[in-house]
Amino acid sequence: MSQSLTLSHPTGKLTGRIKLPASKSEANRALIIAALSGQASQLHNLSEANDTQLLQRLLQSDAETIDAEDAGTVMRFLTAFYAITGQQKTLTGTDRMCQRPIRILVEALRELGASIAYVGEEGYPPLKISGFKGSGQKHLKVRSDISSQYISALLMMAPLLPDGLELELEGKIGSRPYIEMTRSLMQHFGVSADFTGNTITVKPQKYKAATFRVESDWSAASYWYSMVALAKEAEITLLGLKEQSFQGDRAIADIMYRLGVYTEFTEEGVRLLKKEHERHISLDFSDCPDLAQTVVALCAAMGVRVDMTGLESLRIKETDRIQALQIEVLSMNASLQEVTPGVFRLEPGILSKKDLSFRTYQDHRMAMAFAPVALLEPVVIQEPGVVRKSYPRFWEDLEKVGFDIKYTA
Ligand SMILES: O=C(O)C1=C[C@@H](OP(=O)(O)O)[C@@H](O)[C@H](O)C1
Ligand SMILES: C=C(OP(=O)(O)O)C(=O)O
Repeated sequence: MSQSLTLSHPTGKLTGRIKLPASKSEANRALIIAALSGQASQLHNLSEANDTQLLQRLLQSDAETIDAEDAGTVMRFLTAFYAITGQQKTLTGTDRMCQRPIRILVEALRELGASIAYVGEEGYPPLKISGFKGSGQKHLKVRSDISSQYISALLMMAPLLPDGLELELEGKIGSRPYIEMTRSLMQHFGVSADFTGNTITVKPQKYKAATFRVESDWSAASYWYSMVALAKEAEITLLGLKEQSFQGDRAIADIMYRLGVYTEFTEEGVRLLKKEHERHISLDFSDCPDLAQTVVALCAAMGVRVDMTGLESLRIKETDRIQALQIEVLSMNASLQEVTPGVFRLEPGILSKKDLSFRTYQDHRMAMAFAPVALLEPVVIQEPGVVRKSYPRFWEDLEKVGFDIKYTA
């Protein structure tokens, strides 16, 4: 893939039907649960996202050293999976993955009886996993304000523990819909998990084989909402999205209602139409952190002021997303500042007319969040290949609705 691409849209008018990639979050849970069930389940519409293709390959691999690349779910879910299935593995990832914390999960697994050592820096991958001797402990306290992926990883293995598991969540529960997604997927494969107050209880149970069809990805849909908001005229159908979804990022429909996009649910997915938008909004991203970049880039381009909370986890994702956003909105004459602790304000400016070039920081969402700006002015997107993590066909799909793309080596 080339070093950069120049993106423009000659008419600013969008019509089309888009088959979105499937949700990597749903797919990766289904893959882990199916593997833990030890039975043959039928999983349909598995995502073409690299994060899912990678997990599929790694679950088949006999290698001792396993590379989770830049996939957070793969790293966290496999850590618990290898522990409970008693496999000897060294689990590593990209340089960035080795800066993403994992201590909370490792300590919880150790309390349950897993032998896990840090190969490098304490608290971070790579990890050496070397066996599991049940400790008999069933009540664990786990911090829930850093990443929900630790909790999802523990929940999926919990029914295999001889005494089950009571997880007491401490602190704010970030990314809560992802925990609910895990429970829903477990339920689909015959295992119940009770979530009352801040405690999740899973009794010893057996997963049952099931057929599961992965829904389209609502996080991927968010970039199409942005395009509709910025287009002069638009009518876009996104296939395979459902009103009743396991994904918390379906919240994009409500957010974008305020930012100029009307969602009509149809039998085949959603139809997006333009409407008027608000000039100043406040949003809490605690439940949907992956939508923050979409909204920030859109509001900077559209001239909407937005006050935001719930951005804490953005600092430890594929890049420090707050810092990356702060730098990149500057070229649109916007600013992103922490106005009081935990509260960020995006103050839009007048969009400059030339030389819009966005860096992507090895983060798929930086590329996809800023691409829609090309409906207003031509933009350069650097390292566009990053989209492969969740939406490998993103650029091809843009060409289908009339974007011009010029690749530069
Ligand atoms: O469980 C999941 O599938 C995910 C949980 C979220 O991470 P955190 O729980 O770390 O916020 C989200 O940002 C990530 O893209 C996918
Ligand atoms: C944060 C993300 O993924 P992960 O944490 O699974 O690497 C993401 O896809 O935006």
